[in-house]
Amino acid sequence: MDSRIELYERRLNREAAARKQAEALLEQKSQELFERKLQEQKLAETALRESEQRYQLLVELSPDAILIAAEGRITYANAAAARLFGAQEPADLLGYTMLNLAAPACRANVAAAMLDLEQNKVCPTVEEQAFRLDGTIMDIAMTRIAFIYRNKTAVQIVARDISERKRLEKQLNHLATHDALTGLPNRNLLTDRLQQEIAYARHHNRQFMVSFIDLDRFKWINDSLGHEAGDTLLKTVSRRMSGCLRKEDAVARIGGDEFVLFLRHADKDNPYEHMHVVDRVVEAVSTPMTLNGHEVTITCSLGCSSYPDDGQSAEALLQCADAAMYKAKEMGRNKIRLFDPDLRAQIDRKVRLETDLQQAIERDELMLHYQPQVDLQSGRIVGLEALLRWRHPELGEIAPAEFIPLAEEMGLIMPIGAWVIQEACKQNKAWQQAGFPLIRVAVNLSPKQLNHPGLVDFVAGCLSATALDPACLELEFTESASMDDPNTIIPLMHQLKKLGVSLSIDDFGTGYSNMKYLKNFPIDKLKLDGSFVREITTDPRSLAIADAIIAMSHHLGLKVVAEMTETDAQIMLLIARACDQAQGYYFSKPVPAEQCARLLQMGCLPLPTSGKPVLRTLMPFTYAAVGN
Ligand SMILES: Nc1nc2c(ncn2[C@@H]2O[C@@H]3COP(=O)(O)O[C@H]4[C@@H](O)[C@H](n5cnc6c(=O)[nH]c(N)nc65)O[C@@H]4COP(=O)(O)O[C@H]3[C@H]2O)c(=O)[nH]1
Repeated sequence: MDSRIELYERRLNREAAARKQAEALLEQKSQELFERKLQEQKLAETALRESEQRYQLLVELSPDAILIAAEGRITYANAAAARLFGAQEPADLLGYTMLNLAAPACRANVAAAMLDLEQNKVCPTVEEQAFRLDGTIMDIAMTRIAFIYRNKTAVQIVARDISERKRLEKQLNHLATHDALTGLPNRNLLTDRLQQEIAYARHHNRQFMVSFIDLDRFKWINDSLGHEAGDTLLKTVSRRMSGCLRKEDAVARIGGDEFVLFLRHADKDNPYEHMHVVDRVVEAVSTPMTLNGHEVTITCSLGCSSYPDDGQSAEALLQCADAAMYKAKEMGRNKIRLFDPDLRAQIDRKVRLETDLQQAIERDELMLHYQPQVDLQSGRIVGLEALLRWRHPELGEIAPAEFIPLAEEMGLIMPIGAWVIQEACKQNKAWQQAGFPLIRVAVNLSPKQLNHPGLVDFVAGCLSATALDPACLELEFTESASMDDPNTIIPLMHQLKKLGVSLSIDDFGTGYSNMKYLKNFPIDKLKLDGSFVREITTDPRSLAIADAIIAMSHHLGLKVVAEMTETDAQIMLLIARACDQAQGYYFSKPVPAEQCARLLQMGCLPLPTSGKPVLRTLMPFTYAAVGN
């Protein structure tokens, strides 16, 4: 029994010892765990503190302004925010609302932006204007994010000064929309405004007028007084025009000497309201001004179109006003012309011709007519002028005076001009091969062709392809194109001359020739303009000019061809004044190649045989006649 008790006690003791041991172990383990947890917590706290310090430093040192607003008022601002708003220190900004700082024009936007916030979502950057504390305005870019701070919604704002970028943007925008010389709106801005105005006028059933203005003879003033004087003139004219406008009107410069007025119709009961403004502008422009010590008076030609009657788009209105302006010029400059239905028909025709001209060469619709040039001593045909014709399949024959300017505008004069040179060389060679004596065929060069770098090579190519003697080709330069840019034209003429071709100046007497250049042109002939020839027997002044041109040409060793001779009297007078050659309906109209061959077969055309030359006594004939 004792031994069983003993055994039991011993077992109890063993179990108690084991329990104690287990408890001690547990105690030790939980102590360790506790210490590890404590350690971890301390580490986490340190990490958090360090991270907060880092973020605080980042916020403090951020180059962007950072502000926190709670319940609408700024409760935190960093140093950059103080700099941005011109505060001494960040604390100076505390208590302001974002609306206090927003510029008046942006307040509504800023108010909306501060409401339109979603928790923890960064809102897209907006660009607004804000006040600095000194009251000046700046442009800022601003990003916002809403978050909960002490159980309330707060907004964090990051802002940056973008005033310089905005200034540059404005400057670039101004450059893109304004003319650098006069500061007036340019064509881009004008088109924009016209489009806006059309939308407004359509909606409110209003009218307005567009006036296209071109300064008369600006080019001549620019060339003779110099470009600086030309610039001063343009600036003066721009100022004067602007000064005549009402606040609802505008003026734009859309080209060298081209301006457009945009005139609102403010008074519905007064249909002539615009015209008073237009009259004021015309009068202001033509007030004399002093340029380089010279008193200069410039006039202008105006064409006007009205919305909605003449056009419903900016382009159509400008086109109509432009067409009316051209008519005003034709009427003799310094005139105002309103657009009318006749002009509409002309515009429609122009658009049609522009479209069809593109295919005229391919469709073989172009052809050359030839007009003889006759020696006034012998009556012999000494040359031919090739004149372009366009046989339109539906509209019939179109005059070169109508389609050549179109070809120039559209950049088609190069292929067309090339075709003319090629065709004239081919035809001339064909006549020679058919047994006709050598003859020179003259071809007109458009001013645009003269600027093309490939012209000399092209002419050389045509001569060699057709094996035509270069002496049988003459190239006619217009007087104005030759005088426009003599420094380019003189070397070009020399290059062409080197090929062996002959050169002449067309329409001489109309293009304000500068004698200094004329003597340096390596030319062979001057063509006396038809406007003098037409009046040579009736107007002593035209005869005086013709006499002077003939005399000067002979002194320079040049031949003179009188253009557009139509009557016996003209021919006789020209013979008496020692003019070398004549061309005109008197001898023959320009005719197709087959008909021209019959003239060439004749060799000579009859000269007048009787009657005294009129006006012979007005200016004694002094120069000996020269051969052809
Ligand atoms: N009233 C009257 N007119 C006469 C008389 N004799 C000739 N004419 C016309 O006067 C113009 C003379 O040509 P232009 O001065 O070179 O003036 C030409 C020239 O500047 C241009 N042109 C013609 N063909 C060409 C060409 O192939 N290329 C270029 N670039 N221009 C050309 O077109 C202008 C007009 O040519 P066209 O209509 O053929 O008109 C021609 C001719 O038909 C006359 O006695 N009385």
